[in-house]
Amino acid sequence: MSNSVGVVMVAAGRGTRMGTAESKQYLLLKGKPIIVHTLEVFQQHKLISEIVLVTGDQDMERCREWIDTYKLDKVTGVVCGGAERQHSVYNGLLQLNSTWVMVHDGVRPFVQPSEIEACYERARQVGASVLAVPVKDTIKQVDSDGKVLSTPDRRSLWAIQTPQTFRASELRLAYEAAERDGFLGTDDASLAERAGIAVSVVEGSYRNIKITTPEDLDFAEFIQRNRGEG
Ligand SMILES: Nc1ccn([C@@H]2O[C@H](COP(=O)(O)OP(=O)(O)OP(=O)(O)O)[C@@H](O)[C@H]2O)c(=O)n1
Ligand SMILES: C[C@](O)(CO)[C@H](O)COP(=O)(O)O
Repeated sequence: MSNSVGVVMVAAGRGTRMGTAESKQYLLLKGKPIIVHTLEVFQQHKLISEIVLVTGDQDMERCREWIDTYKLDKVTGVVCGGAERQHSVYNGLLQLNSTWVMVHDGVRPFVQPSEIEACYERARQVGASVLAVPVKDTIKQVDSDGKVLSTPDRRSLWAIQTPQTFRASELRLAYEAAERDGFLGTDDASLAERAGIAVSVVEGSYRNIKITTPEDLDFAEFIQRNRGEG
């Protein structure tokens, strides 16, 4: 059985928390759109044979131009996203031909090649994996009036990142079950978990940020400057 690895890269969000006129995935970092930085990490990785990029209807044209300009020849398809991240991932999954899929946020440009490899190796061993970091703060569960309900033991809490790696056929079924049941999750693993797929975390880095709010852009510029690439 082939062990080809493909990527569904989702970049069809509106970036409302960023609050910029331009969607955050197209803002420039060192003169290049953030989405291009993220695509390049996977383009250059020897494990990856295929990338499906999911983007907004109105952004497909410029994405195709960047794919040409930056010679991102592992991108085999550019497809239109949906209203929620979950819908965008599913549209990408339908276009993917690989045995394994890594779902990755287009706004996480700082994932390291070694993390991609570790995530894949763990998925091969246990069935599915997600990159994650232990939470650094104390987390409290709070009700809608601000009253603290509980303080879960931090040792069992992880902040979940991407990539998230699965057998593509299994993830497709998990997505279809979620759609049937009206379940909307904030990551791919939550859909896999409810379908009975065992998922393990792989410890990643606090630098693999999801560029979400304006202060993340400052940190992104800092990380970029300090990577030895100028
Ligand atoms: N309908 C959606 C929503 C999100 N995403 C993508 O999923 C990733 C993670 O989403 P998030 O950072 O939450 O992005 P946005 O939805 O754009 O942000 P916001 O919630 O602030 O609007 C991003 O690469 C985003 O483009 C997507 O492809 N389709
Ligand atoms: C999968 C994910 O990166 C988990 O952190 C996800 O994209 C989260 O998106 P959210 O909109 O911040 O929940």
